[in-house]
Amino acid sequence: MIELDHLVAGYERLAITPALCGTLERGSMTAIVGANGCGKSTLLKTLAGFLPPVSGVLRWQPSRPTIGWLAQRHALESQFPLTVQDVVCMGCWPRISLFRGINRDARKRAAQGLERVGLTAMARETIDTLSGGQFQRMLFARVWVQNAPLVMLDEPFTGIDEITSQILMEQLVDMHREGQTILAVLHDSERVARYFPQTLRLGEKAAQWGASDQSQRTVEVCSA
Ligand SMILES: Nc1ncnc2c1ncn2[C@@H]1O[C@H](COP(=O)(O)OP(=O)(O)OP(=O)(O)O)[C@@H](O)[C@H]1O
Repeated sequence: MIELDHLVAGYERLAITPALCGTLERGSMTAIVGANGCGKSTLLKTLAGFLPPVSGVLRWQPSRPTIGWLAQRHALESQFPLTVQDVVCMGCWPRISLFRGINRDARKRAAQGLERVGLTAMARETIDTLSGGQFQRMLFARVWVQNAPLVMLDEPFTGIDEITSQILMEQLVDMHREGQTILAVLHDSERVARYFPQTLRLGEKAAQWGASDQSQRTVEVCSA
């Protein structure tokens, strides 16, 4: 799906990650891990196209698909006067007619998304009334509704209690099972080992990218 050819992520000319080579396969489920500040979010934003690479090349095979994006929570304005249902329906936007607005199918899919994350009862609440965990459930429902071929998530479980994290993790596993490619920045090594078949471990000078299963050797990728 994406081929990285000596890709260096960073800001303008400032390199943050080492040079990365490898392929993110269609249908894979990969965790990006590494120490604070090593460049995980920077790499994710570069792969999503929000930042240009400092050097190297990013190739899409065959072409860049729609990306479902779940940013770190603080990146979203929770005071905006929207209901939970409105936000989840936004996942349908590419399929919604500009003139007819949100149709019955979109509402039905949004209702299914809310049900999957246990938020049906809050559909008509405004988003400023949600707790952190409920807010994250709503964002997951929106990503599920969108049904994009590639889903990128930046620390989706940070600040979220264990029960909610587990509910949301199961949604991700389902999305992967249904064929979506998943790429997530995570800190919880137990969750990575249990649910993510592939890991991209970023270090300062090099990176490892391969099977998360410790019994299989991870693959060293280019470091220069
Ligand atoms: N807009 C920016 N301009 C320049 N440098 C930045 C910018 N944003 C982040 N950085 C720097 O890039 C480095 C990597 O940041 P990044 O957020 O990608 O790390 P991370 O691995 O995701 O960290 P964490 O685990 O703490 O979330 C940090 O040193 C950070 O200060």
